[in-house]
Amino acid sequence: MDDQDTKGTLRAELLRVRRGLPADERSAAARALARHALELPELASASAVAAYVSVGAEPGTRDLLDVLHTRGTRVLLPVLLPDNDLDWAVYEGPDSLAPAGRGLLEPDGPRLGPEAVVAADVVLLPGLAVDARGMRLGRGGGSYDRVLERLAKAGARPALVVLLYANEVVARVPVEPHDHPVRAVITPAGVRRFAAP
Ligand SMILES: Nc1nc2c(c(=O)[nH]1)N(C=O)[C@@H](CNc1ccc(C(=O)N[C@@H](CCC(=O)O)C(=O)O)cc1)CN2
Ligand SMILES: Nc1ncnc2c1ncn2[C@@H]1O[C@H](COP(=O)(O)OP(=O)(O)OP(=O)(O)O)[C@@H](O)[C@H]1O
Repeated sequence: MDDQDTKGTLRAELLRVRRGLPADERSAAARALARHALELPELASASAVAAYVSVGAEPGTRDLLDVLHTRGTRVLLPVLLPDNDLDWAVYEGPDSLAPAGRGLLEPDGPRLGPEAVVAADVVLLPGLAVDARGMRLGRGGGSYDRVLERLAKAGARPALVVLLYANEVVARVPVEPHDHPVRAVITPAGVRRFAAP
């Protein structure tokens, strides 16, 4: 099997486990995740944070988005483009989210363009797993691979933080040349930092 096949198999298994999580465990996990995230010094000092709106069985980000927004942090949310690249718009609170394609919720404000993400001090990334080196397995659309490449090209070095369930921190994920490591993972069990690359 090549790395793309191995990634696919691992994604399917992790998504299956996520879907099996009962609603009460999901909401308890979201609260714990927000609590640990808010302990991160990088988030406390950030002026702008690129985040995303969790949907379905994803580790919940809604509590965290609302705390950041309420305390005046500029929160950027992704808008999925037809080619799977991401545009961005500012989070203006729960009433400013609208259902979009693929079960997503997206901000209804002005689109700032794909380059807007380079202004973020922290980028919170979705994913399905991260390994002991900080290598992340994403959904497979390559959206965040493009974001990370864009940040690197712009010379931007925001704190990259992935939000997961505790079982999704694994020994090794398959890696391809375009993959970039993250600085930390937050799970309901706490924060784990990785060595700088
Ligand atoms: N909450 C959230 N927002 C995000 C992402 C994400 O992973 N999570 N993305 C990360 O890149 C981007 C959107 N990329 C996506 C790529 C694939 C699918 C997807 O496969 N959706 C399923 C249906 C949803 C489900 O039930 O899981 C599908 O279309 O079959 C969704 C979003 C930007 N916004
Ligand atoms: N910079 C890029 N520009 C365009 N496509 C890219 C880029 N980087 C990776 N891709 C493509 O995106 C696809 C998905 O890559 P991969 O399986 O690594 O996704 P992922 O990192 O798990 O998902 P995501 O980035 O959406 O979180 C691959 O076909 C890959 O070739």
